[in-house]
Amino acid sequence: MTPNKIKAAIVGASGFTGSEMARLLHQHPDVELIGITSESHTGKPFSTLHPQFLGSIDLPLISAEQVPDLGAEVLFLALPHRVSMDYVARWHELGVKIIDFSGDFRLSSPEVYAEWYGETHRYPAGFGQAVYGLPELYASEIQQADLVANPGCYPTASLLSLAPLVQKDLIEPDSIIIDAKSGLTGAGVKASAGTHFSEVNENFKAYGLGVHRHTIEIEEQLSRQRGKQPLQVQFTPHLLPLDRGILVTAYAKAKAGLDAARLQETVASFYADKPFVHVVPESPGIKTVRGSHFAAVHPFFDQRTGRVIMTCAIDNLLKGAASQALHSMNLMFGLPETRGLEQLPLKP
Ligand SMILES: NC(=O)C1=CN([C@@H]2O[C@H](COP(=O)(O)OP(=O)(O)OC[C@H]3O[C@@H](n4cnc5c(N)ncnc54)[C@H](OP(=O)(O)O)[C@@H]3O)[C@@H](O)[C@H]2O)C=CC1
Ligand SMILES: CC(=O)N[C@@H](CCC(=O)OP(=O)(O)O)C(=O)O
Repeated sequence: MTPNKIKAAIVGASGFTGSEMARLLHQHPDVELIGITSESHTGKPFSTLHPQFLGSIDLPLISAEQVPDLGAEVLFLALPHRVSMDYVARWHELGVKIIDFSGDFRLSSPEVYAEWYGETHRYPAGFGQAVYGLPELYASEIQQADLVANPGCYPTASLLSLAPLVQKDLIEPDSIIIDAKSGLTGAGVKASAGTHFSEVNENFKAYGLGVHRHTIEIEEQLSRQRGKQPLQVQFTPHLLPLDRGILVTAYAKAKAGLDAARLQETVASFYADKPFVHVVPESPGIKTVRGSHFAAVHPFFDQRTGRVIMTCAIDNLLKGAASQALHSMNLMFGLPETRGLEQLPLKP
């Protein structure tokens, strides 16, 4: 082991976000990647599973059971929801920091979790410990956290679009409609009938109408921006026949007095010191952010209808997952926010 480097391990690295996390940690100057797990491929070198890492990340995949023996200081859990909570329950007393990619600790309480995830939570104490890992809103809390709940990919793009407007009271909160589209990697590495390329390629459609679990995640976080006053949003996701990328188009009725100049000024000043959000002059495409660590946000005021239209594009595997997790890790270990994330274009 290399002295003075942060010892990191990834749990669930055969999947999409886990492998992106390995790439980012491998490039981070202050991190040593000391363990990578997979239950289905235990014993194989990581690079056998992901050949793009041949010669760079050849660590053998180990079982999650071996994680407590590694001596890691930070664990990235890239596991499905309902699975993550059991590992957090077992490992929270190891004195290790945990960044959980799943939805298991993003909501406010076990009761809300049971309502939206249809399952009784098996580690309810975690709700009191977890900090919601959106650094643009909660950097100082993340700095103090031992357990970070990394946001969902759709909520990341939705919240970055709407949080400044809700916080500054510029829109009617109950008028928010979020139309979101995601590439297929958002659905995880295992294809299903609904996420198979042939199905998605020919049958673009909405899903999860009125019941998608990200609805409550977005509602709770927007409600925090207005002093915990509740609000309801209409959130509808769609699956795109692309491998990666998310585009959110969010609509809301403007409050009296808002105009295009004030909208632009509010959003630009909100993100002025946030290195991973670019406020862009035109509606961003998914290609704008492919392979990048940042969210591209574009505010638009439709004077005719009196509505705000916010568009936001992110790479779901990076700003929607792995880059965001690394940003939080930097905060938790007192490093500069952009440490290890400078290789790709940052804000000019
Ligand atoms: N994909 C995305 O764009 C985003 C995903 N997320 C969230 O991040 C998490 C990971 O997502 P993603 O990478 O797409 O998922 P994948 O389905 O691609 O990968 C899941 C990983 O979990 C491992 N795993 C599954 N079950 C178990 C188990 N019981 N014990 C130990 N390991 C297990 C699998 O490894 P193996 O089978 O080899 O053991 C695999 O490596 C999820 O919670 C997801 O919701 C969040 C934001 C964006
Ligand atoms: C395209 C696609 O299927 N997306 C997933 C959500 C993406 C994600 O990973 O969300 P969590 O981290 O909250 O699980 C879905 O709609 O269920």
